[in-house]
Amino acid sequence: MGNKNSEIFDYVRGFTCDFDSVTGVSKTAVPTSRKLSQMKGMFADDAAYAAALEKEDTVVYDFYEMGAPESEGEIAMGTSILHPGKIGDEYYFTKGHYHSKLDTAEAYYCMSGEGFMLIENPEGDWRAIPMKGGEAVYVPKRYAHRTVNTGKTDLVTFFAFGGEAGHDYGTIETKGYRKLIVERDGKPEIIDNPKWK
Ligand SMILES: O=P(O)(O)OC[C@H]1O[C@H](O)[C@H](O)[C@@H](O)[C@@H]1O
Ligand SMILES: [Fe+2]
Repeated sequence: MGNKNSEIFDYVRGFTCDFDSVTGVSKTAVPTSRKLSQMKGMFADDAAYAAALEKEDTVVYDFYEMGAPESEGEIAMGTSILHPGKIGDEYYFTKGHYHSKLDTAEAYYCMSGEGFMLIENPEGDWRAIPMKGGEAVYVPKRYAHRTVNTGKTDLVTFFAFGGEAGHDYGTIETKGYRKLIVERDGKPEIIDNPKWK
């Protein structure tokens, strides 16, 4: 998908790619980093966000976008590595997205760490599915999905979804998620998002 990985990997005749089974890091594939500055307005506490960004534009997560052709019959796969941290009392998360083709599911295998897969559909149904190393998560079609790292180490997942799915970030960027996961008395708690539109 327009990055170097689409040239490295042979989607016509097959390939292998290394991913460390604990850290998710690949020696072959080229990672993409998402920094704090790329997540403006997504965290609930704008003041805490501004203060954190002023201190350092830290990397919130890295993932391997493997360059699969975006068409039916293909499979997009890779790992994502969500670092531990918080903005105010809200745990770090991935931006989250719907699939442009809404009727497409996604499979995740959690390799290490702990957290939640936060999902919601356009009708307002939502769930926070707990994730930890060794567990697979099924994200059903029609659900936006975001991982949230509530642990002290990286939350590492391997994912696979249909090549035709596509990413719709706009809906989450403008509306936000209905729920947030924050730390209360040292433990994760799911609360309503005060900014949800
Ligand atoms: O796309 P984001 O919400 O920023 O998350 C980053 C990446 O991690 C996930 O594991 C997904 O399967 C990828 O499709 C996604 O691009
Ligand atoms: Fe997805």
